Amino acid sequence: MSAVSNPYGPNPSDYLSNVSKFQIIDSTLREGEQFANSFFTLDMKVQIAKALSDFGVDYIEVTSPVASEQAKTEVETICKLGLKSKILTHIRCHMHDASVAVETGVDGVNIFIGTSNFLRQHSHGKDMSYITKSAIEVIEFVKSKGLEVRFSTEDSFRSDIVDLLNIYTTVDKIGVQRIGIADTVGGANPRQVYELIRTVKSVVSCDIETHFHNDTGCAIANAYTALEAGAKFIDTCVLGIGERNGIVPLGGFMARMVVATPEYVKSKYNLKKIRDLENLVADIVSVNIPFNNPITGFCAFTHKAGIHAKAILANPSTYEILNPEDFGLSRYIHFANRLTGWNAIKSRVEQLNLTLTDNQIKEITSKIKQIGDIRPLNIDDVDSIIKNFHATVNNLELPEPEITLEGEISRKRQRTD
Ligand SMILES: CC(=O)SCCNC(=O)CCNC(=O)[C@H](O)C(C)(C)COP(=O)(O)OP(=O)(O)OC[C@H]1O[C@@H](n2cnc3c(N)ncnc32)[C@H](O)[C@@H]1OP(=O)(O)O
Ligand SMILES: O=C(O)CCC(=O)C(=O)O
Ligand SMILES: [Zn+2]
Repeated sequence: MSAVSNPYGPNPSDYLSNVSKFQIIDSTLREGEQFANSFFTLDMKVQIAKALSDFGVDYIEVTSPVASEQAKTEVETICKLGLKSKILTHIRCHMHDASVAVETGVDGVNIFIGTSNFLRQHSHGKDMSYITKSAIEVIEFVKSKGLEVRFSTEDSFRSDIVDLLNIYTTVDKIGVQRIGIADTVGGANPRQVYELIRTVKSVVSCDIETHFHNDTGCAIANAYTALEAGAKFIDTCVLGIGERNGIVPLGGFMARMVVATPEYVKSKYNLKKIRDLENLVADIVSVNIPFNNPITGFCAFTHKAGIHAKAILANPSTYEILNPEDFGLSRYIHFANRLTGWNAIKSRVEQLNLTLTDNQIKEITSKIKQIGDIRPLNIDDVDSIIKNFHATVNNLELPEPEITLEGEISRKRQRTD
């Protein structure tokens, strides 16, 4: 699909859009460690970090080294792996945290502090003038060590817009690489995201990173809209793990982005590694891949209804926006059910290397529907209906036990006439 004809591509009039030049900051090893089921050993962290780097994420964010002695060892170890992805650590806006972070070997530091009334009153208890003063001190310190620095306002969407613009313009002037906008409670909708990012974009010259929680199911949509509005960096986690129900899932976000900007995504990210990456993390945190997960959900590329199956057989783009081959996966046609149609059954007949007329295939399809009205069918059921029909019309020995309407398999293996 060319960029011009892609109805899902970036809007050419969005002149600030970064849809076709976004970067990923994967936080499975930071936000993901805050997921209720996560317990990462050093070895697990190393495996995940390597897999993320092989996949091609631009940055890997890791837990603060002040969280514990082991957390510090983990940051240091990951920094020494020599990965392609750059390593960031996530710290409070706090000189002690910064002084520990800069000694770990990281490429950069992601500083955060809450700016909403809720967090100012009940989390850290500091006012905006204290926040501004400590932000300047911590940023200057990290910069003096030659590291990348990002400054983020936790709970941005419940923060006062004037406070946000003041703090962002201040840190922009002292030279942060990125400012961060965080929907910490997952309450924002795409329109609010667009408006806030457009407003912020008009007052800063640094890049914008975003962090969207998924409490109300808008995380991927918000991330996409953020890029349209001019943000460039999206925080993700494998399978979307994180505090509560987590943040933007890496796989789902890739599905969104490969539709919008296929050339960029396919050339930059190793999409065929998504399934292994998700399985690795799912095993480590003891969860299943959701059945409706984009790309890797068990039925993400399975087509069932007869009308769909016919069209898919003619051209997969009819009912697929994602191509399973891009992810090293296969498509399936589910023909063993009463919603099937003769075109799907014809395709199965051909797969079985049998020859039947269209009318004969239509007769078989009716039989399948009759049985499918009574009970669930499986592939073996349909295959034996087809093979038995084929044997009967060709006067051959019956190859399969015969299936009856009642769902019993007849013991007759020989034709009786
Ligand atoms: C929305 C997010 O996900 S933010 C990232 C969350 N990540 C983490 O919490 C990392 C893991 N955390 C930890 O290991 C611990 O919380 C530590 C080591 C950071 C701090 O532990 P403790 O000193 O025992 O404090 P505790 O966790 O109870 O409370 C948080 C402290 O950080 C302060 N704080 C919270 N946010 C910030 C901030 N952004 N900048 C500066 N200080 C902050 C609070 O005021 C509080 O300090 P206080 O008890 O002196 O008032
Ligand atoms: O550092 C950030 O921007 C985000 C911190 C965080 O996890 C959140 O606000 O939910
Ligand atoms: Zn978060």
